[in-house]
Formats: sequence, C-alpha cells, structure tokens
Amino acid sequence: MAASSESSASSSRSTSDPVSGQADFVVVANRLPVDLERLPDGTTRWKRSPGGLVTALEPILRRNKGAWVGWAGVADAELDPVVEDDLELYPVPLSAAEIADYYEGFSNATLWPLYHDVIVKPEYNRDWWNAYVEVNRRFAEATSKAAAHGATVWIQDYQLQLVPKMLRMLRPDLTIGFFLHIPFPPVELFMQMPWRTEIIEGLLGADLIGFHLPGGAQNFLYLARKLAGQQTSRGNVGVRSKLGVVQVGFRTVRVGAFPISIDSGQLDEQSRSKSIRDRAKKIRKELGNPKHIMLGVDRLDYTKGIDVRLAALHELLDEHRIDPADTVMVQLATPSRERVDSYVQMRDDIERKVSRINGEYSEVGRPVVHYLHRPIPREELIAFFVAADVMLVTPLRDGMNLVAKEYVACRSDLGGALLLSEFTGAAAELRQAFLCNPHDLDSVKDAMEQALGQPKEDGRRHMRALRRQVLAHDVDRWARSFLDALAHGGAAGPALIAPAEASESDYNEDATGEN
Ligand SMILES: Nc1ncnc2c1ncn2[C@@H]1O[C@H](COP(=O)(O)OP(=O)(O)O)[C@@H](O)[C@H]1O
Ligand SMILES: O=P(O)(O)OC[C@H]1O[C@H](O[C@H]2O[C@H](CO)[C@@H](O)[C@H](O)[C@H]2O)[C@H](O)[C@@H](O)[C@@H]1O
Repeated sequence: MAASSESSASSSRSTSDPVSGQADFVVVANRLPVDLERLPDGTTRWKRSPGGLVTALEPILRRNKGAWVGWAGVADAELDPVVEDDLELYPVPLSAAEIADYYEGFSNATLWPLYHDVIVKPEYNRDWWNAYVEVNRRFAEATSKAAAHGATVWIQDYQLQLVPKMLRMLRPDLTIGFFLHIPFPPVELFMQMPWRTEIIEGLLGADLIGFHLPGGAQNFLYLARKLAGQQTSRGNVGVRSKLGVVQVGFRTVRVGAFPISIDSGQLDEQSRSKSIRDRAKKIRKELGNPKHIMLGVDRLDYTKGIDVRLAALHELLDEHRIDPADTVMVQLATPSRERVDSYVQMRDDIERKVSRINGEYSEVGRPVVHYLHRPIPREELIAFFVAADVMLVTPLRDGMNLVAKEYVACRSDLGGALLLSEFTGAAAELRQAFLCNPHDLDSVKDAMEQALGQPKEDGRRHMRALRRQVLAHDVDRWARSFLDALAHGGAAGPALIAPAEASESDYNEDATGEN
C-alpha cells in the first residue's frame, strides 16, 4: 500500500498492515470509512470520510470483525487491501473520469435529486449510466474476491444498486443484503428514470432489501411488481410481490423497514466527560455568553435546508421576534460534492444569506451567524451539541438524519431543544421534537420561536422522551435486526419491522399504497 498512515481519525496502529485473507462478513459501500488524503509534501494519510453512512457502519464493522470494500475518496489510487486502524479495507480504484461520471454524475446529479423529491432537476445522461454500470461491476468483482465461501455481504446505498444482481451471478454461494440510506421515491418520480428496470432488477439480486421507512419499502414493492415482471423471458410470471416478499422465479427476496441509528451509548458517555463539559462552557464563552445558541451541523447539501433555517432566522430578526443581542446561530458545514453544479450554486446562496444577516444585525466582534465550512473533529462536535440550546435540523427531505439523534444522545443534562423537519426519517421516531414543515417558512419560524422560549420543565420532559427512544434504538439494534432477518429468512413486511415506539401512521406517507 502506497499510503503512510498518520491517520487523522483516532488510530490504534501507526502503520498499515496487510489483510489476513477472505472475510465471512463484508460491508460494501461507495466510500471506505476513511479517505486517503494527499498532502502537499507528497505523502498521504487517512482521514475519516464524511456522512452518516460511515458514522453508522463503522462501529458495526469493528464489532463484527469484517472487511469493508469501497473507494478511497481520491482519483487513481491503486491500493492493495490493507488493515487500517483495525479495519480490514479493500480499496476499489476510480479514475478521474469515473468520479465525474459515476459519482458526481449518475450518483449525485441523477439518483440523489430523483430520490430526494426532485428538489433540483435530475439529469439523465447515457455516459453517466454506462460509467455507473462499469463501476458497479468493479465493486461486484472486488467483493467477490474479498468474501469467503458462504459469507454474508451487506451492500450499501444508491451508488451500488446494480451490485446485488452482479454479485449473485459471480458468487451464488453468498448471502446478500442491501440497505438504502436515502428515501426510495414514489412511482410517479421513479418512472422518470430511463434505466428504471435495470435498477429494480439489480436490487432484486439481494436476499433482503432494507429501507429506513415503511413508505420506501412499499414504493419499492410496487415498482418491483410493475417493472421487473415485464422483463422476464416468461412474461409477467417471474416477479410477484406481497406483504414484504418478492418472488423472483424460484428465489424469495424480502423487503422491510429498518430505521438506522447511532452508537447512542458511546455518545452519551463521551458527552458526560469533564473535558467535553468544560469545552462546551468555553464555547459559550467564546461566543460571547449569549442567552441562546442555535446550532446547525450538516454536510453542505441542498437537501438539508440550511437556506431555510437562515431565511427563518432573518425574518424573525426583521420582525423583532429574535433579539440579535442575545441570540447566535452556529452553522458547521462539511464540504460535500464540491464539483457538482447544484452544490456550487447552493454554497454561494448560503454564504450570501449568512453575509446578509451578519451585515444587517452583527456588531463588531459579535456576529449573529458563525459559519464554519469544514469538518469538525468529533470531540469538538460533541461539545457543540452539549452547548447548543436549540438544534436546527430542517431538511427538505432526508433518509434518516443522524445529527438529530446525535444531539439527543449528547443531552444527558435534559437541556436543549430539537427543531426537526417532518421530512426526515428521524421525525417518524422523534415525535417530541419541535416538528416543522421546511416548505412553509412560517412553520419553521414558529417552531424556532417556540423552541427558544420553551419553559425549562417542558424541555426536560421532551428531552427525556426523546432520549428514551434514541438510547433504546441504537445502531447495534439496527444492524442486528437487519442481519438477523437476513440470516433467518421469514417474511419481512415493511410494517412488521418498524421501530417499536413509532406507529405506522407516524411515517411519511410517500408510498403509493398500491401493493
Ligand atoms: N461539519 C461537520 N463536522 C463533522 N462532522 C459532521 C459535520 N456535519 C455533519 N457531520 C457528521 O456527519 C454525519 C451526518 O449524517 P446524517 O445526518 O445522517 O446526514 P448525511 O449522511 O446525509 O450527511 C453525522 O454523524 C454528523 O455528526
Ligand atoms: O459520500 P458522500 O457523497 O460524501 O456523502 C456522504 C453520505 O451521505 C448520505 O448519507 C445518508 O445516510 C445516512 C445514514 O443512513 C442518513 O442518515 C442520511 O439521511 C443519508 O443522507 C449517503 O446516503 C451516503 O451514501 C454518503 O456516504
């Protein structure tokens, strides 16, 4: 392996070791949990890669002692399999052209907007599709080499929807699971996709397909019956779907809802430490000891509604419903997909909005909005969660949103308030949050005002209930429920695997209901 390994993520080893051999449990995701960073002096190091998928799966892989197949985050890195920070990694190389066409193009300018309610217009480009097919084939081949005979393989997310079928053809001995981390769209939107049948058939290569919410599972079941059946050589008899089960010829594919979560116990413990508490107090002091700290923590993505919360703050300031002398907002934004046009435009828009608010309402040395465009070290992030009086989570659409759960896990003091968009997967479970509709600015403004003014005792009651949900339904439980269903078979209807405390009617109703 070419990389020296001064892991900037916490590393228990200082050198990268070769892998031991084929693994019985393999996670396959577009990204490895660490990105290779090329430094100006020509050396390289590993750093944690962004996003909730990595946050959720890293502890699972550690506990299961498996292998992870994925891209190292840079172009043309031909890397051998390696053990890094106790994780067995199988890097899949991508060329600069493949990053442009498969990752930035088909994954993030076609699938991402199509699956997120077409917030921006998806682009359908044949070259991007061809690159997507080719890269999915490469992932299937790499996985086939990494997996021991009879292994369990867990494929992740929208970038790799063709891998289940491709892998099954290479390795019929494997047990294959697939989990989608983003919403699965309703039929009216999915039918736009020129390669819709190929995608549905690609997914049907898995033994079990998981979604965050029952609505996504229902959408998929409907589309499987509608699209995949048409394509079999035996006409319409190849695929039947019923109650969470799709019959593909002689194979049974199960479909269910498995809402993802976080390592809540560990976060809870970390957030109680003296060093974090002290740092949280210091953050408040550094911000000028305001009465209220509002916090946003997101990848810089147009789905996250960062513009919405800024617009709400601006109007509340204009209407004198928030006093700039006693309230600050901190927005921590990790750079994301920076060469995709819609992300470039959105960054400009957000930075313009931040400047406007600060131009109109800040004093020298006391900005109203503090905006940091960079990833924040984990411990510092936890201290921000502990310091924040109101957590702003306002996506226009989000598969789950782990930030909402992280905030709750960090509030053992029962302080703070969570403002949460109804259009997140998390809203199905976190009913005691201040829920808002991000498409309705008045709804966001009212929720913000209520969260800021919430009486302390009400806040403690809400936070206690939120914590009960987040601490009981952690990422281990998520992984166990998926992997148990994968190992033991049995019908997995979407309504049957919903979280215990959320009722079916609590979920976003984006399903067609036509099963
Ligand atoms: N500015 C930031 N610095 C460090 N970590 C961040 C930052 N913004 C988000 N994260 C982390 O990235 C993950 C985001 O997960 P999630 O909310 O599910 O959304 P997504 O996966 O779409 O980015 C969380 O674990 C969160 O703590
Ligand atoms: O790899 P990137 O292009 O930098 O993107 C980061 C990840 O973003 C998405 O995360 C999703 O997964 C979370 C965990 O299930 C979920 O809470 C969130 O709602 C999703 O947006 C994406 O799905 C991942 O593949 C990316 O790695």
